[in-house]
Amino acid sequence: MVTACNMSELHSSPKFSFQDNQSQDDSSPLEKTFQDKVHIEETPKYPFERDATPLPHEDVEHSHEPSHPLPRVRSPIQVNDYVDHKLAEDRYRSSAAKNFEPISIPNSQIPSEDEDEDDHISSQASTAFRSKDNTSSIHPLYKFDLPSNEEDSDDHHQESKPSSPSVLKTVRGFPSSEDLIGDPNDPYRRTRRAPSKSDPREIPSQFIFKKPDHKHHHSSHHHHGNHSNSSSLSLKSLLHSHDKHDKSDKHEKHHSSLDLRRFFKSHQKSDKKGVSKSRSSSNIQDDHFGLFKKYGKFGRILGSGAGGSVRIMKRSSDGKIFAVKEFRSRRPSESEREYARKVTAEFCVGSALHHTNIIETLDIIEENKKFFEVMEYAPYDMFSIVMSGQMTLPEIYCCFKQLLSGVAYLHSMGLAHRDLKLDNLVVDENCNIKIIDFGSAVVYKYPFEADIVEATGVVGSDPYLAPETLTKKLYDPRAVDIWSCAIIYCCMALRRFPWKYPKLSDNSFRLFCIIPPTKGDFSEEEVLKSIKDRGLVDPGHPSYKPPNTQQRSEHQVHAGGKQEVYGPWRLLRLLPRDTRAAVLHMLDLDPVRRYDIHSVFADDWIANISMCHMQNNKVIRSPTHLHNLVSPEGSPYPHVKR
Ligand SMILES: Nc1ncnc2c1ncn2[C@@H]1O[C@H](COP(=O)(O)OP(=O)(O)OP(=O)(O)O)[C@@H](O)[C@H]1O
Repeated sequence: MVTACNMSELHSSPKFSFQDNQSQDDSSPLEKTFQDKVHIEETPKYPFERDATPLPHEDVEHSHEPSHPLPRVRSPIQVNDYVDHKLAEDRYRSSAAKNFEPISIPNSQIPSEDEDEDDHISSQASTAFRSKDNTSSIHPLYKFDLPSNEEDSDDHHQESKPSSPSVLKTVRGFPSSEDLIGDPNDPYRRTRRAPSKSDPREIPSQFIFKKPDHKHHHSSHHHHGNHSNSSSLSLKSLLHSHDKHDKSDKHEKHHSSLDLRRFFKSHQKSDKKGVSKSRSSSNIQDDHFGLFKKYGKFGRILGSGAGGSVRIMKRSSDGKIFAVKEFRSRRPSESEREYARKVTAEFCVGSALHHTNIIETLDIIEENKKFFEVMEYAPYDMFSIVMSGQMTLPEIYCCFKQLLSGVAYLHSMGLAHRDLKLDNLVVDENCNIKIIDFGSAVVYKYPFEADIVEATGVVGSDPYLAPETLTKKLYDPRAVDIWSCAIIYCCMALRRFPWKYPKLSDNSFRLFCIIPPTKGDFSEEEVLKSIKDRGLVDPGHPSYKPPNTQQRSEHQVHAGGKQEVYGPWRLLRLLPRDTRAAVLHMLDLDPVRRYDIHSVFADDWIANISMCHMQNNKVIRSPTHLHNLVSPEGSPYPHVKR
């Protein structure tokens, strides 16, 4: 069966083509030598004054060297529709998150508040904590507690968020939100179109496709860039399946990526013991002659998760290496069409994206009722690099900005990833960070449309989850990506997760949420109640009750008699001072107030990061740092510094 995706609609839209030169230069062939391609930028925009220093950072106050490993986070959480507390609790208990060591700041390392204000807080971040009597200087995070006309109701919160009213500066490299909105009077807008026909008899004959005949069709594939072939699955129909607002088409709604991921999750165990692991690679090659002929022999497994397993393939004709994802098998409960649709959704999204910081998705092949997605291979991975403990600050900043560049491109294309995490970032030989795994991606905006299509479902990985995914039936998936990026940054800088799970029942997260008692007029109980009532965070276990003052003092005694540090400062103080303002705004509990990608790029710290990038097919390396390239365990690629 040929499963081709009609990408022409997306590609032909000038408003959806990314304007950055980088996007054209993403070839980075592995066979080229590094020296041929590398060009060191002569005049850095923002040279660092000091030599790069390994973690722990010199300019991080009271740096807390972690003693526990940062575990990989594999399976995205998928909960149907709205949050089911019991399921979420079970999920939490059984998740890998219980092995994490969230950041816990010893009381002995807590600076006094005067010390905080005088010495440590960056100018922007400090305004969040200095307010005592003046409400205008209270950080937005806490403003909801005040009687205010700006108060949003939950209903309002769930309405479509206007696209980026907070664009602060024109951000070089991607179109502004205004560019993406399109003409509100466009007669072809999704909202103005007639609902699609649900009765099969009303469908014009040219749109009726024959059922695939698998008996006579053992091997087929789809080439990237050749989208005009017979199309049993168009991107249009795929995107339509993500449209939760189209109530007229329940069938389409059923085939969302949410289902895909939830399905993966519930079968993860059997997948792990599945075909690719239990059989020798020679058997697999016998079964997949077409794939083998085109992309060479299977090599070692690079990783496996809920969606399937990823292997290396090496083509003998030119020695080129590919990463090939063998999607999980079809479930007995799924029809072949349903399965094909779910599996190819990831391919369709991936193959529509072309940017230095996004993995290039090259091909999809179906053989023996199995699907193989062929991707560019990136030999290093961010998780191993971070855990090597050798990243320098400029290197971390470069990686973070590259991640943000990929996210900016993705958002400019009307897509959101929803499962951004260290494990979904790989690195090529030219030190380009690449986002992988589009199995949870959703369309948040259609070409030429103004409306934002909100996402639904608890999708993501525990410590990277934005709190609203647990509390809101509908949420803006872009805001979720921004939150996850900030968590990734914290992981890179601290080699720890800030918390296991964004719920008030998680002590680290609860402490992050509450206002420092000495800095405002509100008790901890009031603050927690307010954020809970507004649906900004999940209270967690039903038996949880916010501690009263008495309980807090008991806790203090128990914790050594020292005062607890509350609020975002608890986390921010561990981070380099220049970075705190951006992190604070990216981790705003309120997704409406949270920085969007434009505001992130407008932040002084981010704007001034000297970043390695591609230009006219050449690697432009920042002079401020080298990259530690570490490949996952078992890889023949040695640890190199470039
Ligand atoms: N193009 C690639 N180059 C190198 N390694 C890759 C590539 N794609 C995937 N991998 C490796 O394979 C692992 C699994 O890939 P992927 O995340 O796509 O699978 P998944 O089944 O969707 O996982 P999850 O359950 O986390 O969503 C990754 O964590 C990464 O280590």
